[in-house]
Amino acid sequence: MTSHIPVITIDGPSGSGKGTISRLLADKLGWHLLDSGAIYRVLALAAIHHDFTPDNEESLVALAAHLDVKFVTEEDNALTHIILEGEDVTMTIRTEQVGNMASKVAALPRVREALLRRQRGFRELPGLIADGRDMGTVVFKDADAKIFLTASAEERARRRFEQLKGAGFDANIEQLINEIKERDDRDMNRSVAPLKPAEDALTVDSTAMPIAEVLEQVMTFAHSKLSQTK
Ligand SMILES: Nc1ncnc2c1ncn2[C@@H]1O[C@H](COP(=O)(O)OP(=O)(O)O)[C@@H](O)[C@H]1O
Ligand SMILES: Nc1ccn([C@H]2C[C@H](O)[C@@H](COP(=O)(O)OP(=O)(O)O)O2)c(=O)n1
Repeated sequence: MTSHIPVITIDGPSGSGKGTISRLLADKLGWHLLDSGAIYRVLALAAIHHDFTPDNEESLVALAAHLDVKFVTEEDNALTHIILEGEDVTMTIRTEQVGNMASKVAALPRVREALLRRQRGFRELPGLIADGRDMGTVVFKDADAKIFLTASAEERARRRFEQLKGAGFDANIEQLINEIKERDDRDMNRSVAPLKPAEDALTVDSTAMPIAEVLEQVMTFAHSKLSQTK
């Protein structure tokens, strides 16, 4: 008999708090974590290194299928290093340039298809927290609990601004608002796996909600869902 491997999905637009809540939840439950956006970002960075544009679909599909990426978590769980072809790209993939390219390559259906199995491979006991855009709608359609996090574009740009400054990157708030809206538009309107809440997702708007409260709501919902599937 194979045992059920539980999954909680956290989807939503850029800056809605998915990464933060996913990490806190994974720590609390002692579960694995999939940052699916990091895979799209690594692919985007590799594409930039190879001078591929989003029009080079064939090359991007081949790159996605053979992407040499490893996630290496430090012993104290403090940080997961992302290694592309032996190089530590943990910080390099976090720029808005890479995020925007990630959103463009992610709109290609065959690229998404090529990354499906790799993402599903993260589902291991005791459970998985999956962070992304289509975790609850496509990749883990059978997830035990699905969350959709959102917040206003202005608040999400403000958060990204603080985050980028804190990491030592240059940032401009007006430009960030425009980029966030452009990325939302592309992610929500693509033909395959568009960003949208799953029918059975709990939507949490965190525009004026502290992280602790978002976590509390998400935990309460997840616990009630998990107790139903036991
Ligand atoms: N509810 C919240 N209130 C205020 N700041 C938040 C909230 N949730 C997340 N943040 C902050 O916003 C930034 C972006 O959050 P992150 O989890 O990286 O978003 P995402 O993964 O959805 O892009 C981080 O600096 C994080 O600390
Ligand atoms: N499951 C996913 C995850 C990310 N993507 C694409 C679309 C996003 O704009 C980019 C970058 O995702 P990422 O989650 O790292 O971005 P943010 O941290 O939310 O700004 O990748 C996707 O299409 N599907």
